[in-house]
Amino acid sequence: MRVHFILNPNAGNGRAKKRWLQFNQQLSFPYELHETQYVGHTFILAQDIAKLATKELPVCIVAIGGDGTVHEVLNGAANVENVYIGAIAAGSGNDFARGYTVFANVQQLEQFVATIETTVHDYGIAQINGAPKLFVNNFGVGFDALVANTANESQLKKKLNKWSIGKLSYPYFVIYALFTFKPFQLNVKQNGNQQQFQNVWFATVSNQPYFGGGMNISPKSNTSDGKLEVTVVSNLSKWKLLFLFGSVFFAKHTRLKEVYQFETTALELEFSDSVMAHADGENQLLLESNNKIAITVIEKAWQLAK
Ligand SMILES: Nc1ncnc2c1ncn2[C@@H]1O[C@H](COP(=O)(O)OP(=O)(O)OP(=O)(O)O)[C@@H](O)[C@H]1O
Repeated sequence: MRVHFILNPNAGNGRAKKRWLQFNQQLSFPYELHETQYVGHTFILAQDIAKLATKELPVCIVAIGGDGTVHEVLNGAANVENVYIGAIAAGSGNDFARGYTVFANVQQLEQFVATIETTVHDYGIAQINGAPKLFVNNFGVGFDALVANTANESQLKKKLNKWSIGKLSYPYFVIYALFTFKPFQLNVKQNGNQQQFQNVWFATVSNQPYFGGGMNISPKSNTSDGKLEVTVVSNLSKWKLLFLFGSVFFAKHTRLKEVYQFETTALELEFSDSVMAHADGENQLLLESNNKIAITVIEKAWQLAK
């Protein structure tokens, strides 16, 4: 097996590079290091590395970064045989590390190289404007995508990031979105049934429990059960939404009548208005009104190096 590390030096406000320096001083096996240069580079690197994998010489790609880095590695390499994917968590949110096993230290990595023990997991695919987007954590539309998008594009967050306190700007973006976001109408089709939701704040399709940097939005999600769990939050006031964001860290939001959850293997989402969407907290994009998104789960489709 060949081990390839993909390091996103930007992840975690530079934390990824520091973590890599701690790891690489102690590694005893041969490896290749690829450092990303720009947004989307991880995807291209992962695609190219995966092409090297053969039955005789499998490839392990270890993402060093946050959820965005893992998301790009998965999109580039998850479908390829003889590829194992692992991660060293070094982002700012790190939800992947909450839902999956990641390498916490050099010893765990050395042990994996010696034993090549893997576990198999599902991923979801969202067909967006005809293009497939894989997600390992979750796919979401609405309020949370708008907050993430506003934060990512903000100069304030970039300035605060220089002192590693970019996260402190989030309450500001949440309050801003609270007063600018317009709840929308959502149609959900699954198993031949159609349900209509009015005044939707957000809808999340989860493969694992956590989103938004540690919020336990979908406690029943399991990455190897061949199912996706859907959470629709609708018909609640701005203040109750804030309360929900407080309670979701402790998974108490599931008791609220405004939170509707179900599990499925495939579904279609249709919106009355244009909405922001994200996959694993990345690729924030504006979906036009009446856009339909088909989402399916692909069961036990990729191997996690652990
Ligand atoms: N060299 C680079 N320069 C700028 N951006 C990069 C570079 N390499 C990767 N990126 C982008 O950085 C973004 C953020 O990466 P990532 O999500 O891993 O870190 P994070 O945002 O700190 O962590 P988290 O998502 O867990 O909060 C990704 O969208 C990725 O495409």
